[in-house]
Amino acid sequence: MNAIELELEGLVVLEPRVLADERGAFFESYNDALFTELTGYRRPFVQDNHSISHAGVLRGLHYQLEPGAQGKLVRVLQGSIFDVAVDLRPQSDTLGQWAGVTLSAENHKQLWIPPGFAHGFLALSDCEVLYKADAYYQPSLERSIRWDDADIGIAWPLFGDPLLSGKDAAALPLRVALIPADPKLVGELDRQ
Ligand SMILES: Cc1cn([C@H]2C[C@H](O)[C@@H](COP(=O)(O)OP(=O)(O)O[C@H]3O[C@H](C)C(=O)[C@H](O)[C@H]3O)O2)c(=O)[nH]c1=O
Repeated sequence: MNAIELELEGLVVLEPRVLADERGAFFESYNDALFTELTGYRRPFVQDNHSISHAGVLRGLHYQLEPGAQGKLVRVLQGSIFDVAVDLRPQSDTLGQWAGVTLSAENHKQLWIPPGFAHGFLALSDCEVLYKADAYYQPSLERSIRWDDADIGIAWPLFGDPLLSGKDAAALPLRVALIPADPKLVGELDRQ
């Protein structure tokens, strides 16, 4: 398995070793010891999620507040997505910055997103997305930020208006979402 660290500290793209033969192929989609070696992260995953989207659906940007912040290991079983993580860690030098990667059934790539990031993806085709979480879903702790927030400025590879849930259509701008955590963080955005 190959690991590529992205520009935001902690984000890692994992590329499993695919073993092809005349029958098809095989790869270890998750190996705990290897995951810990490649990401430096060690916390058991407690939930697997399976998300099915039509082409053009955009889910996010979502995160859970502490003590329910989730680390997520994302991969695609069918189709492809543009997967995005936004740094919301208060002490981070890259607060409010984003990184994105195309994950697909063809490229087998996975994205490790540590706790402290918001997560979202655009379905580039009809797709099925699997992701592990290291903390349980806790709706009372879940928060959303606008997918098109001007401070974040994600370059989504849109191909029409995205199909959003009502929750995502009504999501808050980052500046508003950060205030409860620490009003000073809003000023940090201007210093980025
Ligand atoms: C996330 C989640 C949802 N649900 C229920 C709640 C709703 O009845 C239904 C759909 O939930 P929601 O519209 O919040 O699903 P997404 O918009 O895909 O939300 C996810 O989108 C981004 C990409 C994420 O990384 C998060 O895992 C999560 O926020 O599944 C559960 O029962 N368990 C769960 O863990």
